[in-house]
Amino acid sequence: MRSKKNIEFAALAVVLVMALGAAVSYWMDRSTTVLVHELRMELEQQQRVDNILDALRDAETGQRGFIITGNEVFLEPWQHARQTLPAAIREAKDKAGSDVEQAKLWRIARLAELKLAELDETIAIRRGEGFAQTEKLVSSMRGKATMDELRRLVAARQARTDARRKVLRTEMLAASRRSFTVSLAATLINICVFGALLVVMARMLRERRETALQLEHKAAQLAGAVELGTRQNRELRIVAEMLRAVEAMPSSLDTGAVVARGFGKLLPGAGGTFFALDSGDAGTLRQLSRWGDASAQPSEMTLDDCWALQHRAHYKTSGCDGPSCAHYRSHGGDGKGGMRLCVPLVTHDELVGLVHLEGLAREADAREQQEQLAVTVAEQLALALGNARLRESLRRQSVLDPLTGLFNRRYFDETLRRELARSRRMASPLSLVVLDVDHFKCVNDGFGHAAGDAVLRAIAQLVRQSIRYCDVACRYGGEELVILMPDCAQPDAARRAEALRADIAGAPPMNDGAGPDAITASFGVAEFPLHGPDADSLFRAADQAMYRAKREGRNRVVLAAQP
Ligand SMILES: Nc1nc2c(ncn2[C@@H]2O[C@H](COP(=O)(O)OP(=O)(O)OP(=O)(O)O)[C@@H](O)[C@H]2O)c(=O)[nH]1
Repeated sequence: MRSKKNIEFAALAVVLVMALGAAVSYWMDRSTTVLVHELRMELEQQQRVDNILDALRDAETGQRGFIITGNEVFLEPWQHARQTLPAAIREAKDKAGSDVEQAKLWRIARLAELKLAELDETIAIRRGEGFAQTEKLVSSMRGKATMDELRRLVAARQARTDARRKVLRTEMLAASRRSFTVSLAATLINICVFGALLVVMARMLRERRETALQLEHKAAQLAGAVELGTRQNRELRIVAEMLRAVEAMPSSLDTGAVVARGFGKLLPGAGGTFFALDSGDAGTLRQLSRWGDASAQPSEMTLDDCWALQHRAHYKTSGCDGPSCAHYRSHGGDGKGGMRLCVPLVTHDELVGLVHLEGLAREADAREQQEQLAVTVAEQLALALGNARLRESLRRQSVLDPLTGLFNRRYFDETLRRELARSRRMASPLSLVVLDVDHFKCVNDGFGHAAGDAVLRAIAQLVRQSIRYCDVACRYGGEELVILMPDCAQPDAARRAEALRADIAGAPPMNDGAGPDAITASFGVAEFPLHGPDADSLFRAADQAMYRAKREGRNRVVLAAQP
């Protein structure tokens, strides 16, 4: 704003200086023109006077020639003078400027007229009276006196004119010098004002350039912020989706694909491997997924295989610069994948897994961003995995019997109803085996409750080993166990119950020998819908068969009777 005012002021100053310069030049030129005009007039007037004198001289010379010779030819200059002089004298009088000049010219004109009259007279006498009379008149010196006076006046006038010319020339020179000085001053002032104008304009341009640069910088910052915001929103969305999917998984061990997809989207150029802590073994991590161009990794690893797992802190290494973790080194990691990063998944001081990333950006800033993102996401993922594991644990606790690890009675009741409905729908058989440990009271009484518990755990282990994947074994209560066998008819169920009975009876002394030498169990087997159309009747049939086995001597398998 200030610069704009300065420019306007400078432009106004330039216009004023130029107008002033033009006015001064015009005035000086005008005064010089007047001087030149005056000089020219002076010279012309002098020329007129000289011409009058010359004409009179010529006429006088012709008169002398005529007087001496009497030849009329000599009178030609006189005749010419008679014709031209009156007009020339008139003109000279008319052109006289000042009163003094006019008076002097009047005097010259008068003398010229007197001289002309004297010439006329002498010529007339010569013609009429001859040479002698004329000589008398000439000898009177009247004509000479007039001519001398005339010459003196013309010479004086010439001297005045010369002096005046000198003065005029001096004035013209002074005017020319003044004009030059004024022009020079105007030019210098214009140069200064133009210079100032240029400085102001240059400053203004610089300010505008700086403002434009600042605006550009701000625009770039804004664009960067928008881009950052967009990227962070996208990352947040991906992370939120991944965490939601992890939480929706029935087991933390099913989260491999979800984590691979999430990290693949978050770090597009990087490959990776995801390990989760084995739910059964706190010292082992299982590989659940691999994505991108990740190198082969072991399917299982221990805490000793990874620096990050041992120290519960992320560990970064590149190419061959630092010592690689054993899980990478031992599985063909060749160091070509650029920067690698092991991020342990830790929540509430509990290790739940590990994310191993490879092929991170080579450029330091981009890699730093990737690393921060990976660590932040790993914290969230660890929390989600921890929650999933907690949920699994709670779910397990709610359906599992803590002593034997078999399902509890509540789970059995739910499963029996579900399996009955499925059998009905599929028209497939469903067998139920009820198992009761024989003389268990004697074990407790004889060896103590701890021994009794150990016997129950050992029998549960034998049950787990003997059943199929789809069978469900539960502790129904006390020393009574039940096994639900989908798609299994009574004869098959009886055969498998018999095999289990034999395994229990033939098992070595339980509780490390601090228990009974041998243990047996009685079994009852019933089949749906053969021995009962619903859960209660089916269970009752199998239970009654088991009691019959007890009554018939224990350590045996008894089939439910046909209703
Ligand atoms: N150690 C231990 N004992 C249990 C547990 N649950 C029930 N018992 C005991 O198991 C015994 C069951 O005894 P009974 O019902 O008389 O049957 P039994 O001695 O096995 O005799 P039969 O069934 O007729 O062969 C009781 O003494 C209960 O206290 C348990 O979780 N641990």
